[in-house]
This record gives sequence, structure tokens and C-alpha cells, in this order.
Amino acid sequence: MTGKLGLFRPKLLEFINIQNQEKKFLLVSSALISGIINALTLVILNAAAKDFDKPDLDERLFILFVLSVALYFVSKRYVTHRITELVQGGIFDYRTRVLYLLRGIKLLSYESIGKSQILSLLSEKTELISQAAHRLAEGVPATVMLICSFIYMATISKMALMMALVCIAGAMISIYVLVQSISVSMQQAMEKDNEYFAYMQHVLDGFKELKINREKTDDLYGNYMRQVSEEAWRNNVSTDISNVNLQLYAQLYFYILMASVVFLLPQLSSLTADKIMSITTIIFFIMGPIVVIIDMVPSMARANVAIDFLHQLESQLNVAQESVSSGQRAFVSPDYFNRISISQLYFSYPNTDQGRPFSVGPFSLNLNRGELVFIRGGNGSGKSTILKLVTGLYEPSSGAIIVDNKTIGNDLLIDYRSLFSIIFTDFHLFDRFYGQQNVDVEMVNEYLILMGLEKKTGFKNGRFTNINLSTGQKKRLALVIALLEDKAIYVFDEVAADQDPEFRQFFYDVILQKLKEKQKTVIVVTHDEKYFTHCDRLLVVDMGQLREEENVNT
Ligand SMILES: Nc1ncnc2c1ncn2[C@@H]1O[C@H](COP(=O)(O)OP(=O)(O)OP(=O)(O)O)[C@@H](O)[C@H]1O
Repeated sequence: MTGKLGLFRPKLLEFINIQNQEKKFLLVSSALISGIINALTLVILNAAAKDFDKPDLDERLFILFVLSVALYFVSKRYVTHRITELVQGGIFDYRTRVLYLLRGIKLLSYESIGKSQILSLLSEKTELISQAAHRLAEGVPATVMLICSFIYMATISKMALMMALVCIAGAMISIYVLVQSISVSMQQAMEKDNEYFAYMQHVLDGFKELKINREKTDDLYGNYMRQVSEEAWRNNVSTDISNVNLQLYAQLYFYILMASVVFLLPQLSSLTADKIMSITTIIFFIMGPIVVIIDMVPSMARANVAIDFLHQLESQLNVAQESVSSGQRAFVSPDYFNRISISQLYFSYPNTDQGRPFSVGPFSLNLNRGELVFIRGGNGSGKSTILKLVTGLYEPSSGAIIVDNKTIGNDLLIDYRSLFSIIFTDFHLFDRFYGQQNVDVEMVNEYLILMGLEKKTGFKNGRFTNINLSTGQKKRLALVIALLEDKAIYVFDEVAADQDPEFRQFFYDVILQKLKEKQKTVIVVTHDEKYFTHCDRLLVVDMGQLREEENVNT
């Protein structure tokens, strides 16, 4: 993912992407000023140190020192604040972009990318970038300060500068080699972190199942999560050890430089003691910036790898975009449609390691306005897949959906989907009526009473006061929301399955019949044979094939 020199490319700057030239200029010049001024304080201190034996205070140097420290703080503050703002802005922009891209991707692609990967990238990896930005804000002025200090050193002794440059070159080569060697473990550690996130999702989503089953928990934690976390840990240890080595090498070169100045320089040159002292002071002074720079390098390298992951997700999302045009409001109430003709739809899941992928169809189906259609079929027979095709959530490989005389292409897909209100078996319960501006509170309360939920939740300030409900109650609340959406077609995937017999009867006898009276088209996936006589048509799904059962009402 990252090329040989990739780790040294400042991808963070590309990520921040400073568009405004004026801001860019201000930022760069503040970083330069901050570094230069910091070096200037060193010059002032050295000059003042020469007058230690004089009784009077050198006011000129003192004022200069105070001014330069003040300017240093102002410029440093500007740089750190701006970089923090910029990187947080970059992260915000990235998250916004990804969330918008998510809106437009195909359902199938979303299912294959997975929730845990998206969450890990949006949270953990962006945190690495944020940390690197702080290091960068420290590191750039430190680098400028280092360069200025070397220039200052050159004015005292060219020989000292040569020694410093040789040591710096040695340190840089060591850093380069070390960072190259840790790049692979960095990438592997991040990949393992992604896997670890997937296990974390199991822990969170399967909390109850794990709580009740000690063996399951032990196995998951002990044999699977532990293995992944140990691998991530090993990679992180190796990365961190290389980072520590990086610090040690830098220190080693620093002491070599110190020894060269103190022991070798007097032998090789005719420098006076106070000049040697000044150079020693410079070396002590640059130790802090060197540590800052050494800290910055692995952090930037880590951010580079994280940015690669973020870019990879973004391009995955870009590739997976549906080419639909925004809604044209082609099906507006009250007439919506009279007939949906589904002709020869065929769909196959992408290839997996588990042999032949599951496919449905080709199947044809007519859905009329005001019709109550039941669908039955065994587990895994393809009912949900067919519903996702019928509702336009999956793109078929072939076939067509025609609403009255309009063929549903990319131009009408959003409008077509908006005909439906769906409760899938794995539905998500929202706490508000998102997308509905003027919700009739009285009506909501009426429906809550109708569903027997009035004592469990209420509707206040535009949201339900409680959604911590039982599975059956959650489905009833989902029904309240669906009914109030007042769509043309309702799809209920085993909604009655978790209900008590009274409510089940109420669902089939009252709710479905009322919807039918209102000329709504209702598709119900059900195994309740007792109520099969209630429907107009019964469809059967078997191994991805759809057929109509004759004489259902006899
Ligand atoms: N995202 C997916 N990627 C690949 N295969 C999938 C995916 N979703 C479902 N399948 C496969 O499609 C087949 C049919 O699944 P589907 O959910 O449509 O069945 P179903 O009839 O609704 O089952 P159930 O009654 O158990 O809910 C299954 O074998 C399943 O493994």
C-alpha cells in the first residue's frame, strides 16, 4: 500500500489540503518565525553568557530576550492552533465525505465492506492523524530551529558544523532504515486492529449471548480475540521498539557530536574555550528539538499508513456508488401507481469461498394497487433477497421493473424506493420521524395506544421517550412509524413473528385489512398458515425461485 518512499511523503499535508494561499503563507511563515526566533534566543543567551562576570545587567540583551520569547510563543501558538484546526477540519471533511458517500453506495457493497471496518477507520485511524498533526506542529518549528542553530554554529566554527552535519547525516540514515523496517509491521498492526474491531463488534452486538454462555465468551476472548490482539500487540511492540531504537540512535549520535566538540574540536582547531562553550551550549539547546523531530517521524509514518487506509475506504465507496439521479417525485400521492410489473429479474451474490454463490430468479411478478400479498418460504430460500430486489435495494443482473408504463431505471430508482415502507427482520428503530416535518402528535399517541405501547413509550419534543423495548414491542413501534409514513406499499418481513397471539390476530385482522381498505399494497413475509386465507395472493419462495400458490382462499 505504501511505496518505498511513501512513508516519508507528508500525506498529512495532502490530507489537510490547505486551499487558501494566504493561510498557507501565514502558517509557513509562522512556523519559520517560531523556529528562527527560538534559535535567536540561543544566540542572545550565548551573548549574555559572555558577560556573566560583568556586574551590570545588559538591558538591551534582556529586552531582546523577552521580546524574542514573546514572539516565539505567539508564533508557536499560531502554528499549533492552526494545524490543530486544519487537521480537525480535514478529519471533519473526511468523515462528512465518507458519510455522504455511504448514502450513495449499493446496499450489497455496504454489506460486504462491513460496519466495523467503517467505524474503525472513522474513529481510530483518524485519531492517529490527529496525533501526528500535533507532532507536526511541534516538529516543523523544531526543524527550522535546528537549521538556524547550525547556521549559528557555522559562524562560530566551520569544523563544528561539519561534525554536526556528519552526525545528523548518520542519524538520518539510521532513521530512514528504521522507519523502512517498521513500515510493514505498522501496516500489519493496523490491519490487525481492523480485525480486532470486528471482534469488538461481536462482543458488543452479542453481549447477551456471551453473558449467558461462559464457554462461548472464553472461546471468543481466549482463542480468537486474544490471537488477533496478540498479533496486533506483537506488531505494535516491534513498531514501538523500533521507535525506541530511533530515539536511542539519535541520542547516540548526539553524544558522539558532544564528544567530538568537547574532546576532538580543541585538538583539531584553535578555538578559544568560550567558543567551545558556546558550541556546547548550542548542542544542549538543540537536544529538545531533536527529540521533538525524532518523535514526529514515526508518528507521521503511522499517519501516512492510516491515510492510505482512509483513502482506500474512500475509493471503495466511490467505486460502489449507485449511478442514480436525485428524485423527480415521479410517484406522488394519491394516485401513486396501479400496477408494478416485475419481469424476469435475476440476481446473484458475488463469488465467495463457499462454492457457488446464491442466486434468485429469473422471476416475474405483478403487484396491483391495494393488494395483500403473502410470501412464505424456508430459511435461506431467498425471501429477503427477493424483497431487496423488488424494493429496488439490490440491482438485478437482468430483468426490469415497470410501474404502470414507466420502466424503473437509474433516473427513477429513488422515487421508486420512496413508494415503500419496509420493516426487515433486522430493522433499525429510529427514535424520531426523520424525513417527516409535521408529525401529528395526536395521531402518534393514537397509534401508540392501538399498538399497546402507551405505557412503554411516549412522543415528546419530536422523539420517542423510550426505545429500550422488548423485541415484539420494538416491532410494534416500527409499525407505528411505518403506518405514519403513509407510503403506497408496505413490506413486513416476519413482523408478526415475535408477537403474542392477540396482537398477531390484531395485525392480520385489523392492521392489514385497514391498509388494504386504504388501497395500500402490502407484502407480508409470514409463516402463519392460520392467516393465509387473509391474503389476496400467496407467493412461495424456494431455492431462489418464486412461484404463486393457486387457490389460496379456498
Ligand atoms: N450479503 C450477502 N452476500 C452473500 N450472500 C448472501 C448475502 N445475504 C444473503 N446471502 C445468501 O442468500 C441466501 C438467501 O438469503 P435470504 O436472507 O434472502 O433468505 P431468507 O429466505 O430471507 O431467509 P430467512 O427466512 O432465514 O430470513 C442465503 O443462503 C444467504 O447465505
